[in-house]
Amino acid sequence: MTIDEARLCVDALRKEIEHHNQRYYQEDNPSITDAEWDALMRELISLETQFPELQSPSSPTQRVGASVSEGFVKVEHQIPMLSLSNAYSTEELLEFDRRVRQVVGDEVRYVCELKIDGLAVSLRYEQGRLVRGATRGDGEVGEDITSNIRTIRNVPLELTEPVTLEVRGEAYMPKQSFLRLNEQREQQGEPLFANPRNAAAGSLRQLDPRVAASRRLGVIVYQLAEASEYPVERHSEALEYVRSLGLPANGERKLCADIHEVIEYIDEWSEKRRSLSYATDGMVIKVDDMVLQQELGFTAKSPRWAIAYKYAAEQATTTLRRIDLN
Ligand SMILES: NC(=O)c1c(N)nc(OC2CCCC2)nc1O[C@@H]1CCC[C@@H]1O
Repeated sequence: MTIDEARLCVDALRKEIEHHNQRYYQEDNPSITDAEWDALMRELISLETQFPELQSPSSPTQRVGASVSEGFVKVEHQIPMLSLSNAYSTEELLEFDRRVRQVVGDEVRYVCELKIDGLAVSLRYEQGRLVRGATRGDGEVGEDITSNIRTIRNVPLELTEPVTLEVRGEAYMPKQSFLRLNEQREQQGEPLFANPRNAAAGSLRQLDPRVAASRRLGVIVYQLAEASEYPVERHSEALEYVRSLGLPANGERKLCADIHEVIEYIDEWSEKRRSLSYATDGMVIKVDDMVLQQELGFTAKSPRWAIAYKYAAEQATTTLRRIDLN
């Protein structure tokens, strides 16, 4: 095989593997089997070994490093990773809406996003390349978990444009991965994880990226925190922008004209969310217009322009088999 033929194969294999990586996280798109996926990876590794000049840091073969970390380096967040205040009733949502309209007037639209029940992470890209992944920590200082973030298959190692930006998202363990992991742990006599959020947190804190890779985590991006080119003025546009760059911002969401549409959307997903492949514990409501977000500002720990409506927690009667994970 000539180097030119090898280059064509390598490019085709990389595209096919990344395509299946993205489809793995969509509900109704059955992806290829793990065995078929492994075969594609073995073929790509073999070609990159035969033709070292074709190797690239953003090849899917570079996702899982072999070195085990001693510990995690601290990372200071240039833009704090805030938390959310909670609402547990319609009345509290109406009160939130009244407070918002008192400050910015009645022409305010909200974006509703299902609240993924995982843990918040920050992804930094420079000239389009993933350079750092970090946990939220206390909001000001988190931990550098880049080697584990790289193993998450729907996190692109390279964006479609060479832009510099930072996004925040929720890292989660799909419900099926959680059930499979706990079955394995039960067979090995290891303690079970109580829920997908704890399992995801435990997985991202693994010192060996090969263990993190085996946990099949996913990420859903929910905020564009900083960007060299900031071509958007609304949160809903920001999510479309990051999606256009290849980032997974899909999660279920809706732009609502007023708080009553928000309440309808919350009710619509109260039961529907149980069929999703990932655990959710509520709905996040955000003022869409970023100028209005600035006017509303922040409290010490959370924005005044967002709130999390929490669904009534299920009665905790979870057993390994009959788990109904939110
Ligand atoms: N878990 C989520 O799905 C989610 C979301 N869809 N959107 C946000 O918006 C941020 C932006 C500014 C403050 C909160 N945060 C989320 O999760 C938060 C992050 C930290 C604590 C919660 O997990």
